[in-house]
Amino acid sequence: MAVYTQLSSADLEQLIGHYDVGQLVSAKGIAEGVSNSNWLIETTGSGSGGARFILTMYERRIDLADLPFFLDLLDHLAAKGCPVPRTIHDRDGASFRWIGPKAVALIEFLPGVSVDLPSPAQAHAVGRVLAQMHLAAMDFPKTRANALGADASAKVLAECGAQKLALIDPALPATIAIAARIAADWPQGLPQSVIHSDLFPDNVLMRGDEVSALIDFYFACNDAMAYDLAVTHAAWSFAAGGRDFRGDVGAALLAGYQEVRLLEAAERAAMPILAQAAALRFVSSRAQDWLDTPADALVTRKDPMDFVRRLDFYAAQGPALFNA
Ligand SMILES: Nc1ncnc2c1ncn2[C@@H]1O[C@H](COP(=O)(O)OP(=O)(O)O)[C@@H](O)[C@H]1O
Ligand SMILES: N[C@@H](CCOP(=O)(O)O)C(=O)O
Repeated sequence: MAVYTQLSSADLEQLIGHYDVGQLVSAKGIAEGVSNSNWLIETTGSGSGGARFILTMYERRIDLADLPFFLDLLDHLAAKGCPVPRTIHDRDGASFRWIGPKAVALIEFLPGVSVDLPSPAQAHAVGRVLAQMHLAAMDFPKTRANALGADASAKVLAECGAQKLALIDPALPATIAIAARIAADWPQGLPQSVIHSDLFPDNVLMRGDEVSALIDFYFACNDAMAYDLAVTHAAWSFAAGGRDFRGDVGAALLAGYQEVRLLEAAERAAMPILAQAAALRFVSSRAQDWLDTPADALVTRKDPMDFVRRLDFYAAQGPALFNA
């Protein structure tokens, strides 16, 4: 389910008419994704270069006041040579428009496919691009606080409550105390930039071993760069629902990152706790979504236990795991 709103051809033609991209040729709903509605738009093309675009309608989870942060960030990173799609601006220079009460943005289409089971070479390439992105974002002038940091994960799990969490899985209530401890022990003073915060394989488009695009920056915020690396490590280095740790993939990711930006000693020392916090971030959002989503909804619920297994794995490791 990735098209929540139906747009008529008249709606689409009227919208595309505001951009210098030629005439609308076709619009196809995109099946992937869960948060927003997305269409692949083809036009006859013009001065903007290219005739394929992604049209995104922002449906849920996003505070629309944050849209200028997300969309300007794409333009900032693209201008600095990072593989991220540019925002197409309308003839008035606006990066997003409204269709009734809903905001929409036209975004550059970049080729590539998401990989299900990344190879070490692909993880290495992602590590390099993540570091490149962190460096390129350091002078991005807008800021956005992390609404899903360690404090928020602890709060979400506490609010779900042990009783309801146990309905999902008997192992989940124990994460309430772990999340509170990790929030209390959060390492201060780590170097910051704008971070992606959700760089799962489905948010990276690849051509072979090369990254062609990082997409879905709608959780981007200012936070510790090493935390973003920890999120990416947790998302890329496991298979089978978090049961199998793929050490070669994790090591390649860390090595690729550090070819571009070497971790400081404090960041390396913090990696075990950051990795546990990263796992808890997805335990908490998945548990909350699980409890909020009716069992018969047309959306596939993501299993929080996939990240409890990662949490347990990271808790049992020392810092050596992160010495690439
Ligand atoms: N700039 C882009 N270029 C090419 N394909 C894209 C682009 N942006 C999104 N897509 C496609 O749309 C899908 C859903 O986009 P995404 O932003 O991940 O949606 P959601 O926020 O709903 O998860 C992606 O999996 C990808 O196939
Ligand atoms: N990566 C998260 C889900 C985020 O959803 P998205 O639709 O914004 O990509 C997870 O796996 O829990």
